Amino acid sequence: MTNIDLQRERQAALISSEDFAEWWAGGRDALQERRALDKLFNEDDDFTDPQHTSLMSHKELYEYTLAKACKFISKLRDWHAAETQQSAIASLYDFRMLLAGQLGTALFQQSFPLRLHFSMFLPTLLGQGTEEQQREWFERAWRMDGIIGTYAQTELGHGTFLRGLETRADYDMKSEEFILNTPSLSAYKWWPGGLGQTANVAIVMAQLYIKGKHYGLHPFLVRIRNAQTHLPEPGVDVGEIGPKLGLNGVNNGFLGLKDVRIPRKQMLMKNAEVRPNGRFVKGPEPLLTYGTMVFARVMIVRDVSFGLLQAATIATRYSAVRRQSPIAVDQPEPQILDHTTQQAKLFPQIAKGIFFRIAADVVWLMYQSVAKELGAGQRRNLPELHALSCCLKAYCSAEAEEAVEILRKSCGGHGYLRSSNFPQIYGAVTAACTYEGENTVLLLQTARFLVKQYVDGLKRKVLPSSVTYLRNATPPKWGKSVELKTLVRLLEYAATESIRSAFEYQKKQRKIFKSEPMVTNKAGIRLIQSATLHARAFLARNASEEAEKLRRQLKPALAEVLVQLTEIFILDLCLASLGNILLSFPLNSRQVEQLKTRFERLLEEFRVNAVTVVDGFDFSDRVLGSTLGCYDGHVYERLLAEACQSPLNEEPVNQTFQTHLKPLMQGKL
Ligand SMILES: CCCCCCCCCCCCCCCCCC(=O)SCCNC(=O)CCNC(=O)[C@H](O)C(C)(C)COP(=O)(O)OP(=O)(O)OC[C@H]1O[C@@H](n2cnc3c(N)ncnc32)[C@H](O)[C@@H]1OP(=O)(O)O
Ligand SMILES: Cc1cc2nc3c(=O)[nH]c(=O)nc-3n(C[C@H](O)[C@H](O)[C@H](O)COP(=O)(O)OP(=O)(O)OC[C@H]3O[C@@H](n4cnc5c(N)ncnc54)[C@H](O)[C@@H]3O)c2cc1C
Repeated sequence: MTNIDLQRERQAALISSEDFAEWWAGGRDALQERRALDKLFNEDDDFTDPQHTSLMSHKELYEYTLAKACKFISKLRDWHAAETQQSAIASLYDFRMLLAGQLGTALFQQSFPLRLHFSMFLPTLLGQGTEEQQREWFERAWRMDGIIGTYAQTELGHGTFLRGLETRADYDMKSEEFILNTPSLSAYKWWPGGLGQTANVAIVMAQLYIKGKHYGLHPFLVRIRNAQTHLPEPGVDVGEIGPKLGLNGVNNGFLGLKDVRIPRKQMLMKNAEVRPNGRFVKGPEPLLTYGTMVFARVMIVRDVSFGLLQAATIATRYSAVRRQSPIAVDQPEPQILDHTTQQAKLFPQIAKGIFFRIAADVVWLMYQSVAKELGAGQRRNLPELHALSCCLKAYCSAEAEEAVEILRKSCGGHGYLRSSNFPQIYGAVTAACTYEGENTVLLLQTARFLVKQYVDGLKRKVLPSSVTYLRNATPPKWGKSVELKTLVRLLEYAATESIRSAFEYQKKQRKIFKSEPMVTNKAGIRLIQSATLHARAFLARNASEEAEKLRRQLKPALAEVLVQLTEIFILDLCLASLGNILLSFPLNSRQVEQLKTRFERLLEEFRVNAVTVVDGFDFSDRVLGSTLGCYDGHVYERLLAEACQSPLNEEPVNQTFQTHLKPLMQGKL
């Protein structure tokens, strides 16, 4: 039987979790499809971990995860074949792949080594390979027919500064081959997922040289392990980099190359070509070499919202089950969910998870549209996509990381146990702050775009839609009640002012420093603040536009709850940006008080639906993988059962009693 407090929460709610789930999944059909897929795996014992993965050694974890991943891919393949007759290429961008990716994230608490094959290797083949190369490699790679791939870009010495990468590919005209080398220790590839023991082909990003002349960074397909024996190929030094803070199911690896020869046609040549005679032909858009990173950044926004909502579900259910510390002296101990401060910890995180995912959907559509335009030779919208994907990846991953920590701490001591699953979720989410572009560095990329747009705005040029606000920046009008559109304008105005001030500061610095990079370095702190505010303004506008649609489309009770969440989300953004808002707009203390009171009232109003909303995210118990967050709320029973599984509890007296404790107590040590 379900815990009585959770039962009461579900009965008291003003909306149905099923309605919420349907909206969240994108409609009844999508929900059913997702549930059918979940069921396929949830009812298969092959996917039940025999023990908590944190109890396995590093080697055991890899071997166990790989075995499970192979079963996962094989089963997924059967399901996919039954669902669709699409070509492999169409399948990669199909929504079913998103579902499958999400399921993969959920089923493997520490991720899995084949993930890079799908998330980076295949997209790079598509984005960087010619049609002929795609024919030769993509279909086979999709089926994993002799090919398990990874994406090897980062080196020991360089990850961010791509122009500084040292791995080189020298073209040998006589044999029509490239010769790949990592000429120093710092040139060793370091970090690629699955590189350690799993992948047998790597897309290696290397500096191209023809007759000693440098032609920039390009992708090369390098076989690193023999397809039959899996032994490293001659000249290849490959291994795993060791245990990490999280994601230990992925054997991130190192790679050294010594005179490794590959045929000319294994340079991916969609965006630049080397002819047999050594002639280098530049593609129309050299920046497309960085295209896989744009794709991956867009996907990360979705990934981190998933982790954040898992954590929010665990913490909210636990807060309904856990009772502690009377609020009124003559009353029994309340559910901790009734403490106002607990609500302030939980509800903004639920709202963030929702609106990050909704923003991810918007950039995903934008990505698809820009990809189509690029195919037709138009690059007009690429800078906007690059800027938006950079700041959203950076902002959402950083916020999600902080949110998971807040949620963990909101569960007190029990949140610190691995069986709560918070440590694994945190390990995965915090990694996203670093991989695919370190967050600060990405915010600087966005800021560079924003300053340019600000200058274009001054010249009355038409600006891309995500930055139109820079051109018409006027202070918002403050009404009697706090309206969403006023709050959005407040954030946009603060972002504009921050960009203006960074621009002015850069102008001053130009009088002192001659080089532009020096100027950027000096203005760095201001620039990343501007990009952060832009991310907040974008997210707020996007959320408020969504709220407008929801009012029209959904049942009134559900729409009302979602509008409450929108307000919580945007007010939280405003309160987090208060310092910057006050620099741009003279809010008085009464107005600030208005914001705070509204925020507190919304937390109170949302309280009754909190459990139902997290139920509506529709995570199965297996996906949550948490003693604290199960649907039935039997927290204490699960905590004890999990503790009993600890190997230390296998015998009543541990042998160290005889060998160490006893001698110590007897003074014989
Ligand atoms: C349970 C919860 C779950 C949660 C989630 C967890 C899920 C499980 C996860 C497990 C799987 C893990 C998968 C991980 C995969 C990670 C893979 C990697 O990290 S792979 C490694 C990833 N590594 C990185 O990401 C490295 C980061 N570094 C970089 O990207 C670049 O080097 C740079 C951008 C920083 C600078 O580059 P530089 O060459 O110095 O360029 P300049 O600055 O001089 O700008 C020149 C012009 O170029 C423009 N532009 C630039 N980029 C792009 C672009 N992409 N496009 C278009 N344009 C671009 C720029 O705007 C400028 O334009 P303009 O103003 O002149 O008009
Ligand atoms: C879990 C995980 C998985 C990964 N998977 C892969 C993979 O599959 N393939 C792959 O190729 N790589 C992978 N990576 C590597 C990852 O992409 C890099 O670690 C990342 O791009 C950051 O680069 P870096 O490590 O060189 O950091 P650094 O650039 O050395 O960052 C260190 C500090 O320097 C600062 N800094 C650096 N440059 C600047 C600048 N221009 N301005 C201001 N500050 C700066 C940063 O902000 C940061 O504070 C992975 C990393 C992790 C953690």
